[in-house]
Amino acid sequence: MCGIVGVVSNAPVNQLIYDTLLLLQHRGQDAAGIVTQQERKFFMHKAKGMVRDVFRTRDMRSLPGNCGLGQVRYPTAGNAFSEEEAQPFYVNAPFGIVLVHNGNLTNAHALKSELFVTDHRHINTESDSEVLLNVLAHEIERTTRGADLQPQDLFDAVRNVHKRVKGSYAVIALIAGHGVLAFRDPFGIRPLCMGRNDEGNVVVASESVALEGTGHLFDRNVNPGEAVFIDLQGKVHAQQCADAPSLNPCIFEFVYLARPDSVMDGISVYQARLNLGETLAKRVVSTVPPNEIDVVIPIPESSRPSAAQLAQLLGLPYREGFVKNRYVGRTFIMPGQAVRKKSVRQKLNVIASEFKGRNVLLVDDSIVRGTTSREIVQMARDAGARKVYMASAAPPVRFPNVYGIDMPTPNELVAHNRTVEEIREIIGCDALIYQDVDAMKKAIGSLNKNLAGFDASCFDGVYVTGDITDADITRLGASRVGGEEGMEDNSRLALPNHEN
Ligand SMILES: O=P(O)(O)OC[C@H]1O[C@H](OP(=O)(O)OP(=O)(O)O)[C@H](O)[C@@H]1O
Ligand SMILES: NC(=O)CC[C@H](N)C(=O)O
Ligand SMILES: [Mg+2]
Repeated sequence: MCGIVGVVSNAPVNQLIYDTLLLLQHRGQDAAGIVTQQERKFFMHKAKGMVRDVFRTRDMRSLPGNCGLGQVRYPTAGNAFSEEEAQPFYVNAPFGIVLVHNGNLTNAHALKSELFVTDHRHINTESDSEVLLNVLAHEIERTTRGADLQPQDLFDAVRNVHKRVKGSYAVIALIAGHGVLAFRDPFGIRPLCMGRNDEGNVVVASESVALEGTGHLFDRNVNPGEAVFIDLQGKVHAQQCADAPSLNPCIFEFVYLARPDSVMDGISVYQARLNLGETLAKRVVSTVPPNEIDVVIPIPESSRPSAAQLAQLLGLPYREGFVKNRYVGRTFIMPGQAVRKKSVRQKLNVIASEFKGRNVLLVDDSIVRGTTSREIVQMARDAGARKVYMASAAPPVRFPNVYGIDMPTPNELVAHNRTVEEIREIIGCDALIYQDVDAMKKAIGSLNKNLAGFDASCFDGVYVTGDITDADITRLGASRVGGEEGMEDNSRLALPNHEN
């Protein structure tokens, strides 16, 4: 997942987009970009790195205009090292379009050759988002009937995009001289919401925290399949553009990706994590009697609400045993296993007194590759813990994700083709307790009865778009594995990108 934002305003938007990207930084740490528009001209700055590293004062000054887009990238297609794959992407025809994308196309490969052979369009990177932009541009070209573009032309174009494009996509595009177009895939896999303020700003963003944190009021979610067009006067036009839309948000957003203070598709992420802690508590009781646990310790950051709720329900003390270095980013979304492993130790340090001579229950939100849990269990033992139990607020991650979370190959997942006992041995804990898949869906689904379901593919192997073949998974995985190998040497942690 990445974080995306689009703004139409009566005043310069560069600072507002920057501030919004900072609030979405947890969704992507690899690259950042902003584009603004003034008098039909685009101004763009994008580069690898975190928001604070990418934008210097001189870059901000060169982003004039009252509307624009921004993106923070967590690569799930192509190569994380490529500066050219940072977003936004630009095409000059028709009208001039720039686009930001959160999600992952599962038929980008086929579309790329179709675009070349049939539409005579050239794609210059390995990014699926560049493919998506070119499909959109081609469809806008075809649907624009009069001398100038009308909202209905855009809605017809999005309808055609839904027919050609597969996978997950929350998209915001800026069309030069016209306004901002936002749309969401017909399954609503990745999030997108809108808000406004009294001064006439209209903002579209991945998470509600991005609206609230910049002084805007949450208005509504963009519906699955729906397209919204905000013209340059700030007037909002909207239309459903999919034949059979249904809301199936990615459940991993609630487990880990989103900020707990966001509300997504009517569900408070914080409440979702509390609920997960509650159901996990029941599972713990059936494996380890609570009187054999001295203390519950969260693995910062994302597991905190679940761990606190679990401890309260079991009547156990909840203590901080690991301190997080706030200057190290999220390890799971870092590219490459070597850098992720090194970062766990850099990021978390123990408070030994909380472990010495105690039976501790460590709680994490999820165990994916097992990088964090393996290190953490050893650190707890080194600090003198007697028994180390480990509980995960999410079920085992057994299947690759093809919709925008970077776990594309089954073999990298510690739970793939392994029993819980085998995983326990690898992680090295005394007992391992996982959430149950149905309990997880119920715990979160009970917070919004209007959901059709979830994309929970990494837990249950069911791909909501219904069209994922084994060959797709192998192809998507293979393209990313190449990138992973190249990423092992990434020394970004040691050398922050300050040379801009
Ligand atoms: O099994 P693994 O492959 O290690 O992945 C799972 C871990 O990664 C995430 O933490 P991360 O450090 O990314 O972010 P957080 O501070 O938000 O918890 C997640 O919260 C788990 O702790
Ligand atoms: N995680 C995402 O949303 C990634 C968007 C896009 N697939 C990219 O790799 O840039
Ligand atoms: Mg974590």
